[in-house]
Amino acid sequence: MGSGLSLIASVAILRSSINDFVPQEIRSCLLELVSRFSSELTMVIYDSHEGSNNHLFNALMIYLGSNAFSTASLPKRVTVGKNENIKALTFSLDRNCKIVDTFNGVDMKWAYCSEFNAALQYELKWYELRFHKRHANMVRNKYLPYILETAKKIKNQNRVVKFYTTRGGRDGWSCKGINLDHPMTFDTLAMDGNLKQKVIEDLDRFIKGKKYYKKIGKAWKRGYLLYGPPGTGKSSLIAAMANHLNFDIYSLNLSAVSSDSSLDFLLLHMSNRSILVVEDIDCSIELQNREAGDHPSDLDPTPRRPQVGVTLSGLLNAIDGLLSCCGDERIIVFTTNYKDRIDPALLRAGRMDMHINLSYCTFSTFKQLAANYLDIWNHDLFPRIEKLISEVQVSPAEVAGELMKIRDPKTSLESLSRLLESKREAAKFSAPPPSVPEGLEDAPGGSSEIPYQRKEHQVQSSCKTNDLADAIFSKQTKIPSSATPIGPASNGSKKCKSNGRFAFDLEPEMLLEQFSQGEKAYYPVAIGFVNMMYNSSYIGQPHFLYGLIAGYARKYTSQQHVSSVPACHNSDLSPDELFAHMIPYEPGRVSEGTHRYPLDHYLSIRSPAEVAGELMKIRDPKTSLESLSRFLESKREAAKFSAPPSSATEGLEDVPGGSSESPYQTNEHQVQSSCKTNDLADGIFSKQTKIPSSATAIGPASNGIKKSRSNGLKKSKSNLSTRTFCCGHPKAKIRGPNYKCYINFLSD
Ligand SMILES: Nc1ncnc2c1ncn2[C@@H]1O[C@H](COP(=O)(O)OP(=O)(O)OP(=O)(O)O)[C@@H](O)[C@H]1O
Repeated sequence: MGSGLSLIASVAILRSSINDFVPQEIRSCLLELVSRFSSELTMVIYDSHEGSNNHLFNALMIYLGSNAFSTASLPKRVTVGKNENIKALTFSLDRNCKIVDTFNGVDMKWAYCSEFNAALQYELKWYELRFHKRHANMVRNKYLPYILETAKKIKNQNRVVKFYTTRGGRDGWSCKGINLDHPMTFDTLAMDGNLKQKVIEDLDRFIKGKKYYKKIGKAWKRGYLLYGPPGTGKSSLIAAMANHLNFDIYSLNLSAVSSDSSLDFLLLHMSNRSILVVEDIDCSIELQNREAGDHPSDLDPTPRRPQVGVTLSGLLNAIDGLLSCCGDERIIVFTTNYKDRIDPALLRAGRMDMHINLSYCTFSTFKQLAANYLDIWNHDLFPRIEKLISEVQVSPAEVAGELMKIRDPKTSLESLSRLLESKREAAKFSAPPPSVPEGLEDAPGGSSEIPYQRKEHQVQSSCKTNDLADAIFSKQTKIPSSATPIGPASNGSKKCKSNGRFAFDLEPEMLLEQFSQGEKAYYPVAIGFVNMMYNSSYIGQPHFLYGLIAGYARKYTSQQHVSSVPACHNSDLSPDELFAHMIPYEPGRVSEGTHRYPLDHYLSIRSPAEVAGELMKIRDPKTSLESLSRFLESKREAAKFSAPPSSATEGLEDVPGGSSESPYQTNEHQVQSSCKTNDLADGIFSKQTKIPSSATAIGPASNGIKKSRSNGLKKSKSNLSTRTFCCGHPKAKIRGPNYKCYINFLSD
């Protein structure tokens, strides 16, 4: 023992003497000489590389530290610690310690070294790896990438999830973020059926998708829309997602963001591996229509509010524009209680890739909550609760609230039964609409996004609605077999002439088909719906019905480039009168009204984003292509009735004479670009029973185009027995007092 110690001591002294007395150059030569005859290769990984932090060095600290106790040869010394951003204790090799890691059956000999450089006053640190030369390629191509990958995983598993909010009154995130200690996980989250599993699989696929996203040239991000009534677990699902992925949460209050550029700034300053959450997107901000908001009319007497805060186009660009590529592994979550209030442009694949409907409690959800809260999986009271739950709408939050009150299962379940019974009694008078089952949808390009529930909500929430529903149904010569009275209005408002509510259980496409079969019987229904929604400004965007009407109008009038945005407070227009006011339509360019949303959603056959969305759903080429075919077929069917404008071939054009620069010039350009525009203008004016005396030609198009039958833009100033028309570019529109029917002449 004594001789052993003295041997070590002698070696140490010899080594330090060599270091002291043999110059560095000679030491290097000696080492090189030795290595020439050695079969081993040594790799050195310094803490910095080419002037910046060496990621491989940092990864080694994590990787070798985590392996410290699992290798056959335990290192002599390890350092251990924990800081506030890490969940568990972390270990790393101490200086001059060695460890052997076996990879693919090959021994990798590691040593951690350090040396204090007195001149630089800096401690140089490095890892040395020795292995047989014949494994050089394997080390380079497999082992080192494996270390990077594994270290990243370990780091991500250990990091504490942070929660950031926008700083009150200032643009920027709360500097430090607070630790998110939300206990909700996918184990404790009650969700129906296999929905939970699907969400988890989708998240896991996303996390593993780095190469895939790179290959397809898409930013590595994914959008989820969580929608459903209050208390159904939207926020809980976000917490479960964050805990599952170990992603930070950035909670964005859009109304606190002063401008689009501030929004850009915020997104640029988010970390990777994070979830951007915009809760209650429908009510957090009034996102202006891209077109309507951008082109205020000179002639429009209505004062416009100055544009403050974030615009819709600003938000669209931020989440799906070039900026969205500045960061990896980003998830964007919007939540809403009313999906129909969100502009369809925000919902399309590429922005919100998955739409997750969280709905009222089912028996299955209840059982998960009972297991969580009361540790019971069965009970005599379960059959009674199952029956009651199937009859009433109760949110998981309400059930959870009951189950938390008393820990004794029997008393707790009895209390819950009483709550459900009282709900059932109340429902007898209010007859709430049936709930939509929970589910997950890929964001399609089509109308299947529009939930049935939405129509019911619309009808339910307005008293005017019911008046109109009555009016509509009484006017009809033939009531569609699919129109169903679904009970009295829950608000029991006295103002309603009828307390009956109506909903169509037809899918929008079917409804469109009915309209387009020329069944005028359906026409008042359609108009009525438009009116309903127009009158009930708070209800939501009637974009899809405008789409339907436009589709029908196209069919009816054989106009390929027609779109209608009629909104008539008096629904006594005949179809002919109405269709006389149909307008040529440029997708995405709807210019007037509170609820004008781009109709391109309905009009385009297939955008690259839609096709990409379909192809991304399933990675198996056959299944994916089949899914795309079905999607395109459904679009083709829909297009038969809506006759979307043929898409222009992709190409490159010179900017014509600067005309696109100013809005007025744009208008001329539009007139120039379509002969139909002027023909139609003529047509509409000639069809009018009475031409407004004050209808003024405001001058020929400056380009003097010959092809058009008329080359003038016309506008009407007077109201025509309470009607007003507006024509031309949004800059040339006039509004009348009682009657709102806008005609726009835009290019096709
Ligand atoms: N699916 C669920 N599983 C477990 N607990 C739930 C679930 N849904 C709701 N809860 C309970 O109800 C509380 C409120 O739910 P949560 O805030 O997630 O609902 P929400 O849908 O986001 O509501 P809101 O639309 O009002 O914001 C949660 O803290 C949780 O305790």
